Amino acid sequence: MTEQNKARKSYSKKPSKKERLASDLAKKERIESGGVLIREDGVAVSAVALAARRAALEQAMSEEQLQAEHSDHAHERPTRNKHKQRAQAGLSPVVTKIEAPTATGRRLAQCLWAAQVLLLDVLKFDAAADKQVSKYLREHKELGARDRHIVAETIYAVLRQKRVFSNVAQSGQGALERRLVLLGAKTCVPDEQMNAAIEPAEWEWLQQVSKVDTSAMSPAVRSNLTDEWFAELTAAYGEEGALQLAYALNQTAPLDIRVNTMKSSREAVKIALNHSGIESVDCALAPLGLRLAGKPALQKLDVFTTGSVEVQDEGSQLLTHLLGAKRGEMIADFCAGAGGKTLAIGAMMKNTGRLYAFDVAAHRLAKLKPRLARSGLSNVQTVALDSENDSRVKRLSGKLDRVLIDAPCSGLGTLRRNPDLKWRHGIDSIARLSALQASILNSAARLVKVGGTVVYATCSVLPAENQNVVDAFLKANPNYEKQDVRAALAVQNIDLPESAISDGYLQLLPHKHETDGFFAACLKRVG
Ligand SMILES: C[S@@+](CC[C@H](N)C(=O)[O-])C[C@H]1O[C@@H](n2cnc3c(N)ncnc32)[C@H](O)[C@@H]1O
Repeated sequence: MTEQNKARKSYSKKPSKKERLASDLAKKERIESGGVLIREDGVAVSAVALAARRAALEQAMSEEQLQAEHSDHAHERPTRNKHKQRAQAGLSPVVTKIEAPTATGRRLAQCLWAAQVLLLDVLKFDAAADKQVSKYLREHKELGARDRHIVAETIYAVLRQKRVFSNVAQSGQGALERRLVLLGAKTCVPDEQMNAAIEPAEWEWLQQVSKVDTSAMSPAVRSNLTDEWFAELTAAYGEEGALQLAYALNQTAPLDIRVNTMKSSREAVKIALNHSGIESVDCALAPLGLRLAGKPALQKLDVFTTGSVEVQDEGSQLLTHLLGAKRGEMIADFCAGAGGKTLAIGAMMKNTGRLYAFDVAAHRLAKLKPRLARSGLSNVQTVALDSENDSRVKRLSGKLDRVLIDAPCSGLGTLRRNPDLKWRHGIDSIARLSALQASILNSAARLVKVGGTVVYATCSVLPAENQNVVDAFLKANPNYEKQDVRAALAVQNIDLPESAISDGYLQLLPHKHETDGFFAACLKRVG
């Protein structure tokens, strides 16, 4: 092995136990000093906000408990202390089982109970909800496929609509979490099945609250966001725009895939999917995208195992087209994470040239490895950076043709997939994130040669993480010029609607474009 190859290998190796401990310690110190925690999936969460949210939740729960203890039905509730004791011991909370009144309802009653146990853990907001749901379902093999779907959908429905649900759930009796679960389950379980699985009084309550006129609630409550997030969206989009955006962000996301042109074509994949009983339609804007009907499991299909497709939201696919990668170029995907966009860029380069996948998280880059193996790409070099100012970045200064910066951000544009984010972060994280984003943009932009292209992107819908960061960069760096994203995409025969362009920047929004919320700026180095 050459020296160069040895060095390359060590950049991308899995972190040792010692490295992981050191990184955990650094993270802890960063959190304790009020910093931003970058979550497992790349989304940044403020530790301060997390602590505040947990305190607010505990207060809300204890107020609820107090109310219940003073009500006539106090004896029906499990005590808060019991929850606390079990939580301290690392055990799942005790939740009273409510038996189904009919034999047919027994199975669903079990699911509702499971959802209530899980919800109590999820609402602590000390871990990502998707991870908690997966862990719970992994540990409860007794739940069948449909049961798992109901449990997961119920939890997600509560996370999406928690504010309206909590408002509605002020009436009724018993544990608040049980009422939240009933409201969540009602969104994914047919009425007659619900009726068979819950107590008559609960059914009656559900019927009553279904008639509650939510339009009488304040816009912030209807948005199902915290007051501070709703105010932030209102400042950017106006109250009506913020409500429409929030409403769309509170829906479930469709399942999009990108066809890997190294292995197949969109038509061939469509036919193969059809043979497996999966319907798909072409994505409206992304030329290699297919939108699937429902949420079929893909992992075992040939098109997936052979690397012909990757799961990728249509908006995310458009960001990689914006970069306009070509054969033989030198390109960096600066915040590559698990490589969703790296794979798309590598295929656009037809597996030629050199594509650097940079990230500060070695464990995320490690997840790119099996995806690379499936994709058939061999032009990608993963590099785990110490920071955006790593000397290995500096050494490549002025040498690259293009750089994509998929910056760490609040992730507000992905609430359809990660609804817990809106409760887990607070507005205080934004100032720290903007500073990090500016620092990454400054460092990464230096990589391109004169005439080279930089695409700065986020999955945030907030100007503070988007146009404000880029505008400030352009002001301080007159040797970079903004390129209109419409022109950049038109070169690839992608005709963006007017609504997706704001001051030359790309702004994808779920209520307008049926994608996750994404922002992107295309910059050219001119001097
Ligand atoms: C939005 S995620 C990237 C998602 C990825 N591009 C994809 O398509 O799957 C942001 C990434 O930025 C990384 N990151 C955070 N701080 C960074 C820094 N200072 N330099 C480089 N990467 C950083 C995070 O580890 C995270 O993987």
